Amino acid sequence: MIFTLIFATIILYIIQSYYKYFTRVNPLPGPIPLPIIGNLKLSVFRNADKFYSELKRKYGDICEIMLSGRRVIILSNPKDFNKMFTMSTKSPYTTRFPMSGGLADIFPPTFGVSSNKDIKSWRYNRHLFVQVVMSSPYLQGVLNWTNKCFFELESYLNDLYMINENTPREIDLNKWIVRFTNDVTAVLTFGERAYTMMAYYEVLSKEDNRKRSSEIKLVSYNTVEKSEKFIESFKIYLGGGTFFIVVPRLLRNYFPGLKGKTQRLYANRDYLYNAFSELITQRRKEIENESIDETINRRDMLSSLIISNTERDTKRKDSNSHSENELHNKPMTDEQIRFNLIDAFSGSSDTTSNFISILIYYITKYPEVKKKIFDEIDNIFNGDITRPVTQNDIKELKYCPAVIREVSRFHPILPTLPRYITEPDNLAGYNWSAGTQFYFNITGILQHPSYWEDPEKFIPERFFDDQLNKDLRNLLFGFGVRNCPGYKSSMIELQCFLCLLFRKYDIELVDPNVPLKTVIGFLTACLELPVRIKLRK
Ligand code: HEM
Repeated sequence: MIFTLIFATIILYIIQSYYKYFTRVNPLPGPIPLPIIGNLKLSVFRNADKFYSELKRKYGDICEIMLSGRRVIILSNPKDFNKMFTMSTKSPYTTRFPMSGGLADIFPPTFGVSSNKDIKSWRYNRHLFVQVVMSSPYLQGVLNWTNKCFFELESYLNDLYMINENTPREIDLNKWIVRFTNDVTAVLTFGERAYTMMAYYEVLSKEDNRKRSSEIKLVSYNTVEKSEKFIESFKIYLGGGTFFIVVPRLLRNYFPGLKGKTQRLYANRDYLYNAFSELITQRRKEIENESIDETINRRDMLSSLIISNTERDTKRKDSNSHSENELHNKPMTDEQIRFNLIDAFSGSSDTTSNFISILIYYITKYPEVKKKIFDEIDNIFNGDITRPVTQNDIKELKYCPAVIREVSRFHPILPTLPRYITEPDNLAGYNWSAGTQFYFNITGILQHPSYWEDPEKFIPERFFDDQLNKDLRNLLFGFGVRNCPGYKSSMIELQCFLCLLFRKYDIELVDPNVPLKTVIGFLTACLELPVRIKLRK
């Protein structure tokens, strides 16, 4: 009886979905969705950039797919770009996702920055977030920690792979880069070190039965294990976001296997929230017990958010200003801080690590590009491979930032940018009701011949052109009011990393003819980066 009932419910669900599909307003071309999973299979098991380029090639500038029971309009025409990505908060395109259903349970829709759909609350959070990540102490912290963590990475690489030997060793550099960015991001966000590079070094040196070099100082096992557990839990939490978006509620809550995964994700979320609460409470106490001078030296995001808009905040505005700023003048609650920290860590760690791997892939794939990078860096450092990289060094770079921009054009880290309308609008010649979900296929712009000369060629110098549209120059970081607030700190980290790496090491791809292995998510994730690494002569 129960099986008949379940069977009948599924059949009814399928009939209702197809009825909705075939009677939809503004029907557009696109792959026919499968029952329950829609076009999930197509979009998840292919590489995102290829998937969206193929959609454009097959169905044109506007088409549709079905994800998690929700219709998604895919736009690839640069003509629609300006309307979607304005700097006005009054535009209907200021939200990314509806943030409803299971997704709202895992990423609350009115907290933090990136998933916040309440514009008033988003403005408050974004205002304080930007104030921190654009501040000089924070940006100096980015530089200091990129240097420090790189020197630590260097000691592991030298010890494990004996890079000073003549025969270069093959390594999967991606594994180290992921850990490097975890460690940098953790200390910048929480003001506490994570030791994921160290933990990995320990695993590899044990596997190798290697006697650890006496120069490498390890912290206690408990500290390393605690930080590993925290970062791992964070990754599971973020990975859960994609699961909650793409797997329909019916499957998530009732399908054997998926139901267990859903429950494990909730348990992990609760563990993580608890860890945050402890961290925030403890830091508040530390700050309360120190002098204002000591507080000023704190550069991390957690401390800065606790201090923002309190009497310890040296940038605090006059609280008598007009009503919009009254909200902006309020200190953050623990819960608000927690979601801003989640945004800072999730916004920085995976984007940066995947982008660095993609960047190294293209630099090493094109020897003439690598040679120009060597030349630019050698001109600045004059053979000094030990001193920390400074702000002045970064200001002198011209070719390195152009390479960063060209790689982001050539192999976008986010192939689509989602926007969701909260009020009816006319776009691409159709009237859309409130609640329509759009994905802007940015590969459509990045390879469009009316924007770029020879778009299929890798030419970093194209970014030397001062006349180039400002949006296109910063395309790595998205567009409009919801663009990336971390662009300045990321550009510092990326350029500093390039200097540190290429002033000292020469890197070659194990097989330059093998394409980079990546996988779809909302982000292009690099799976491995097999390289040979040796000291430069
Ligand atoms: C290479 C590194 C990075 C890349 C490629 C990157 C890229 C992006 C992109 C494409 C967006 C979406 C923009 C849009 O929808 O138009 C975004 C949003 C965001 N990023 Fe980044 N990002 C990076 C680093 C960072 C860092 C270091 C932080 C924080 C310190 C950060 C925090 C955020 C936040 C909070 C948002 C949401 C903004 C909002 O909704 O208002 N990102 N990022």
